[in-house]
Amino acid sequence: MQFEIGQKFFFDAAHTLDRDIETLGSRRIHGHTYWCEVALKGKPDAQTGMVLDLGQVRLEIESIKNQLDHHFLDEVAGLGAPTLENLCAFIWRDLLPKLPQLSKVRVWRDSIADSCTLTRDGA
Ligand SMILES: Nc1nc2c(c(=O)[nH]1)N=C([C@H](O)[C@H](O)COP(=O)(O)OP(=O)(O)OP(=O)(O)O)CN2
Ligand SMILES: [Zn+2]
Repeated sequence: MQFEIGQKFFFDAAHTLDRDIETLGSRRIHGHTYWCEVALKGKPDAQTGMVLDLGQVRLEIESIKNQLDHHFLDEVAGLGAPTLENLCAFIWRDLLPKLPQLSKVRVWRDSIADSCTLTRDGA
């Protein structure tokens, strides 16, 4: 049996975005509340009954949240253009070495219901 455990967190951040449409508003510095969900897949350990202690997941989430919360995303090293896609990839790259069972990173903004989901190939 395969289990999926997960946690959700949010961060508030500012950005600009170069786009071919809706250009003016996107190029002005503005802020969003971004929500993120991370998931891990695996089998529970026979002794602990856990895929991984969710407290460990919380610790790692705190570290990535600190890199993004109340930051100007355009200036976050290694992020690239501050799109939902690049946020997913940035969070994925940060978490994967620490949480090898990582199976999904989803980033979305409730305000306009945009979302992006990154999963392992074939997952
Ligand atoms: N494939 C993608 N397309 C778009 C992305 C993206 O990350 N990936 N992002 C945007 C814009 O950031 C998004 O549409 C929001 O526009 P924005 O000007 O930032 O804010 P709004 O005023 O429209 O939304 P509020 O959250 O209500 O402020 C577009 N496409
Ligand atoms: Zn925006």
